[in-house]
This record gives sequence, C-alpha cells and structure tokens, in this order.
Amino acid sequence: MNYAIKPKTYQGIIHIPPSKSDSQRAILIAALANRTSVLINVGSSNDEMAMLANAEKLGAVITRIDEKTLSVAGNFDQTIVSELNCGESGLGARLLTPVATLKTQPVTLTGEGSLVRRDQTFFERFLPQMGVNVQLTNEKLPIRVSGPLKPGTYSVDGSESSQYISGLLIAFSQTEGTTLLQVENSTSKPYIDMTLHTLKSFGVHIEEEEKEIYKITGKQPITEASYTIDGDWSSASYWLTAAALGMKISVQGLSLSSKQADKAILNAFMLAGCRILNTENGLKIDGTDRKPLDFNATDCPDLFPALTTYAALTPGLSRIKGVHRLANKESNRGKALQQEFTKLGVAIRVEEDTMFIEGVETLLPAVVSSHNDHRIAMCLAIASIAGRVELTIEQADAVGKSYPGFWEDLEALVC
Ligand SMILES: O=C(O)C1=C[C@@H](OP(=O)(O)O)[C@@H](O)[C@H](O)C1
Ligand SMILES: C=C(OP(=O)(O)O)C(=O)O
Repeated sequence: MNYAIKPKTYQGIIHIPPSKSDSQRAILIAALANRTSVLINVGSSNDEMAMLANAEKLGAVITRIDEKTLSVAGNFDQTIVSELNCGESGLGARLLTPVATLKTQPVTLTGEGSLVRRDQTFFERFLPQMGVNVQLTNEKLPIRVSGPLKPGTYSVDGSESSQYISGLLIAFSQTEGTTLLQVENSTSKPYIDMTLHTLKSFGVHIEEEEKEIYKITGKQPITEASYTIDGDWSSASYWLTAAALGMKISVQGLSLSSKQADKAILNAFMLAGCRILNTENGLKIDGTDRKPLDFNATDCPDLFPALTTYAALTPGLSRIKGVHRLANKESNRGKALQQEFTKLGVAIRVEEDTMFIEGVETLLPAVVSSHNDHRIAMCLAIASIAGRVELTIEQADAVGKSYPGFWEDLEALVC
C-alpha cells in the first residue's frame, strides 16, 4: 500500500498503543505458567498476534475478556509442539528459540517477510554447549532445535542483540537446576532489564550477581496472576518528535517509570535543549530552543528513525552514535534512512559508528519507500507532517508490525 501525505494542520492527543516488546514477554511468560494469568493492555500488532498464536501452540488457552484484556491459561509441560511461526518478529524468534529447547522433541521455528532475511547465527555459537542441537537454514530461519536445554555455567557474547539473552533468561528459569550466565559485550541492556522486570512481576527472580553475570534458579514457579503492559515508548517516539519539531501534539498512556529502552528519547531531547512537559493532556515536548542532537543510541537502537527525523528538521549538524546496531533489523536501517532522507534533500553520512545528519529548513517532496520497515514508514510520515511537505510512502502497511493504528491516528490529528 502507498500512503500519500499532504501538508495540513495536524494537532491533538495521541493514545499510545501498548509496548509490543513487553506484551510479547508477558504472553510468553504467562504461557509457561501452570496457572491462569490475566494480561491487561495487550496490543494487536502483528508481532503480538504472532506471539499469541505461538502461546496457543505451546498449550495456552487464551480467552479475550475485552479488546485489550486476555486470560492466558498455561499448559506448557503437557504440550507437544513441533513448529512455531514467529511472523516478522525478531524478538519472537529470539525468545521462542531458547524456550523451545525446554522440550525434548525437535521444534522448528519459521518466520515471514523481513525476519527470514535476518541473521540468526548466534544460536549456533552458544546453544550447542548448552546441550542443544541447532540447524539453521543458510544462517537464517527456519531453525530446528532439539533440547533439552541443560543448566550450567556459560559465557555468551551479547554484542549482536539482547533478544537471545532475554530468551535464555526466561528459558533457564524453567530448567531443572541453577545456571550462571555471563554476558560478554552486552548491548541493548535496558531490554535485558525489562525481561528481568517482567519475570519478577510474574514471581520469577533472577539475580544479576555481578555486572552482567546472572544467577538463574531453575524450575521457578510463575505465580503472579495479573499483569499490565505499559504504553509503548518506541511508538511514542514519532509523535514526541513531531511535538519537538513544533507540532501541537501530546501523547497519553506513557509511564515515566517504564523500563523501556526508548524512554531515553526524553534524555536525547533534553540534552538538545527541548523541554519536557507532563501536562494533563499527556506528555508534550517544547522544542522552541532546540539544538542538533549529540546522542548515543547504541542501547536504544529503535530510536534512530525518529531521531533522524528530528535531526533532519533541526538546523545544524546532529550526530547519533550506534549505527552498527541497525544492520540486522527489519531493513538495514542505517542505509534505509540515508537513502530515503537523501530524497528529501537531507544529507546523511556515516563515519565509523556515527551518523551525521545536516538539518535543513525545508524538505523536498518525494516518493519514498519504507523498505518494508515500520519504523522507516513512521519516521518519514513525521518528516512529512512536521516539514509540511508532500510525501508518498511506499509499503506503508509495514506499520502493522508494531503500530497497526498509526495511519488512523495520523488522520485523526487533521484539523
Ligand atoms: O527485547 C526487545 O524487545 C527488543 C530489543 C532490541 O533489539 P536488540 O537487542 O537486537 O538491539 C530492539 O531493537 C527490538 O526492537 C526489541
Ligand atoms: C527491530 C525491531 O523488532 P524485532 O527485532 O523484534 O523484529 C523493531 O521493532 O524495531
């Protein structure tokens, strides 16, 4: 689908959808429980729907109480599973692969779209020492794993992603016996902390004994019955950027005490001279005195697209560090941002690990592509409305991966 945006006045309040990162964690943990959990504020993005379908394959009986409330009755130990389809969710694949190794029968994990083009070779590097037989298909999905996962003392390189570390933490909490997991070169650490926090909310305690050494007691019962998912800071980053660029937009549904990595957008904006206003209509950003960015996004890589839009429309040279974290996402995001913003007349160059963006006063009208990446589609939409420039975005339906209501929310802001 192509989506055409014309210069108009956009203003109003956005009710932000739930965090797909946290929903996927909560659905999976609830599916591993020997009891019924109630999940409140679950989203309906494609990634969340894929995790729900997999939770059912893992034996959970899921009942919809209302649009955003689910009851999940786990039955993991009694269920035989042979195949899981992760859709396009990188997180789904990286959480479910370690969890699938809790089974003694082989399990094949497949995926769709951009996910089948993403590298998964890290599984071959550490799962075999943990007693798991691993077969990838040309370094990618489908992956076939045969467990069972053996508890022990392990060291794992975490430089490529935090997602498989999160998967291991969840899986080892359900093995027979204690594990000491040392993570070398850990990255996206706030996402690991989120996993520990969600597990803890369900009664599963993992200690970080020393920095990045986790002591995981096995067979921990999942005890908590009710869990509420926070609003999504990653989805909010686009609207907060629009606000920083001068639009009268406020965002409701965000928790300032959230564990989400992308809450760091507030630091990025504060360091760039923006003011954060927590009003009764929601969170607003006042970017009147804004300056270019000088920000390290290594541990919050999903902020790159929104921050690039901010930088593109903020005169001066912005620098964002952490480009190496973008290569193995839904698109090669560093390259996609460079290509598409060049069409808008914004010069972006990458030197080593830093992206330099030269901000402009006016953008050029263009036909741009999302590269089938939800975050590229959303940041281009914000560039269009904040830059008051006509854009046609190709493959605009990519937003369904995290924020299926994005275009409706945008239209609702038209005055
Ligand atoms: O754990 C998570 O929910 C996520 C972790 C991050 O991945 P990396 O750890 O690979 O950076 C992030 O980019 C992804 O969108 C969601
Ligand atoms: C990279 C992302 O997600 P995942 O890795 O879970 O597919 C994302 O949402 O930007």
